[in-house]
Amino acid sequence: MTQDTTTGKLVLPGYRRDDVEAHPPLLSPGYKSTVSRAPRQPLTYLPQRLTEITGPLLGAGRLGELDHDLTRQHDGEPLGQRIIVHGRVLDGDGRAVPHTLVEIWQANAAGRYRHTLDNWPAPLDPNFTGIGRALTDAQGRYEFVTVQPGAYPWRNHDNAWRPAHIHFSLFGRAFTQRLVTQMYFPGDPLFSQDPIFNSVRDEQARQRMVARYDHATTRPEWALAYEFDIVLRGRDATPFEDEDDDE
Ligand SMILES: O=C(O)c1ccc(O)c(O)c1
Repeated sequence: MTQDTTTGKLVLPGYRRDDVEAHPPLLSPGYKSTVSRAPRQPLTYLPQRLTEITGPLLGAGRLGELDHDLTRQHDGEPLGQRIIVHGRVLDGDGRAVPHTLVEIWQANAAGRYRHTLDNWPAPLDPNFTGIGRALTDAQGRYEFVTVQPGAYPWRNHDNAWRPAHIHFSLFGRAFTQRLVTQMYFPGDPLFSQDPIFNSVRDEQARQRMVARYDHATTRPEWALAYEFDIVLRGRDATPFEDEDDDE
């Protein structure tokens, strides 16, 4: 870290995570929206002082009973393959991160988001919003019930399709410690042509974004289960993308 001689601010030399292979660079030319979105100036370092790391957190009382169950948020059930997605949130030393907020958002089974900018011709599902949230328990565990999201086209390049995925946002000890990632499903044939998945350059790090099919948790005659642990820091960190409001 160096000090900018004009402003006196501390700045990071270059992009925040270019030197960490596990995380995607903010500028990945094959992933077109990063070309206009990536910062052109060195980033300013924001020290985590009292103001940044204290303040209100979303405690258990603020979560609705069905926030974690995306199949029971409407009068009827959504169409699609019902799935359980569960795992643990861990810090860099493998310790559980308890009572932290995990949020997800995803397309419906047909691959469409309930979002004004998503108007590709796939049906919306009146029984599916695609948003969920949960707090980790004392052992850092979270669980969602949802439906398997569909793949969708996104015009990034010729015949571009996003592999099925679920977006995750996590908070650490404060709202300023937000981390965003995507969870993928094992064996997806669309990985090789997806510049978002491949913006994570390290093969092992890419695999840490792929959930594991979990037969032991799969509930007979009810739902398939996938396990997805999220590691916040360190050698086994789950790749994190830039925080923005993308879909
Ligand atoms: O940043 C984007 O442009 C973008 C587009 C489609 C997605 O599914 C996504 O996660 C991001």
